[in-house]
Amino acid sequence: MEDFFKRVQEHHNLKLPFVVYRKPNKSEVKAILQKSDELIFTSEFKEQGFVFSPFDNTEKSILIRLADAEVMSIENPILDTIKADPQKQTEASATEKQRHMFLVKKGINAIKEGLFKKVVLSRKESVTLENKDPISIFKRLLGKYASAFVYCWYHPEVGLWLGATPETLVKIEGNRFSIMALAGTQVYKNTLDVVWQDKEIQEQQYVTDFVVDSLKPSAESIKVSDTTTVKAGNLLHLKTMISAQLKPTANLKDVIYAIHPTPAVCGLPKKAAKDFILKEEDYNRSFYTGFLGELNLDAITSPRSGRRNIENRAYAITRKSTQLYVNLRCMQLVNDKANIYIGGGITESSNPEKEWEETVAKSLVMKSIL
Ligand SMILES: C=C(O[C@H]1C=CC=C(C(=O)O)[C@@H]1O)C(=O)O
Repeated sequence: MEDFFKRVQEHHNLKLPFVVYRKPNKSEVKAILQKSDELIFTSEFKEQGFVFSPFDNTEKSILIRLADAEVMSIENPILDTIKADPQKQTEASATEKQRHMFLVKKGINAIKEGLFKKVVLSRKESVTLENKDPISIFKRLLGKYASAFVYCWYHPEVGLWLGATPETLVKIEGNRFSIMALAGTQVYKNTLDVVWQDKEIQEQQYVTDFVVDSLKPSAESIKVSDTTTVKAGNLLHLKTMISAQLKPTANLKDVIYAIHPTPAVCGLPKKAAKDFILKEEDYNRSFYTGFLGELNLDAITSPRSGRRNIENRAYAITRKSTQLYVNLRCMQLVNDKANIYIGGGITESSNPEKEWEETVAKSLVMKSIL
């Protein structure tokens, strides 16, 4: 069993690209190990592999191509679990707080001036690592966040990223797909039965409405679920699922670029909010709030058991399956530091102090396993 992680470790020591990941609530951990150190991009999203995309949708998406890689998997590996030690969790400095609150105030003012309705503003926090071994950090993420998409991604020319994200960007199987609209945050206090303020309800509704509108050119039979409260680590969010069928004329690229970056990570209208983020956030988000996941992999589904035609039952159906996640609750390891990325949705009724506290609460998702 340890061989699995040893292989990944060796691959990393050889400075070869890889991704190792586990999907939400699954027991299988998968690794895709690229055989060369080539930096490969995708723009059409037609290949099979694992894609890693930045926030800025004008920048290139990186691909680990299935054809150039070895795939391994293991079920229920033994994991390191650690108890969070709040003493060890460094606090962000007063200057960082001031800087973030200033940015949030600027965002609120821009909304009041009518530049946009919502903007997601973020920051980066550096933590010095005691143990900088990415595989053991990855194992701790696996142990702690069963309902997240947990990953460790590496390319020698790009860097090493780890995360445990609660948010799916899009899942497509054949021509059916679903999209998650996740936004609004409060700290989990032992119950899912909570009251949401108008600010959070509105900020999440913006995301749902945007997704539905953006999908209209490429989708039909669009269905919207009820909005529910979901737990993600120490936090609660509001979630709505949108499902639909791809029009015969549409393709995956159209769907991805219609929705990414969604107002859950960018804002509304998309262009104005994105321009504001690129201009006013004083750092580069790079892959934070981008997306990542399996691209066009073969998924084998058994035919429906109710079918009359016996012959049909004998054959499983192979469909192309894509499962992309939004890169949230993530960090980049650089030398002996972890750069943790956190942000929150700002609307007209945001309170800068509360928005700061929200980023502090979100930073604990990563800090508590370091
Ligand atoms: C931008 C982040 O979260 C997004 C996802 C869920 C809730 C969010 C919020 O309440 O602001 C954000 O839209 C982040 O965690 O860095």
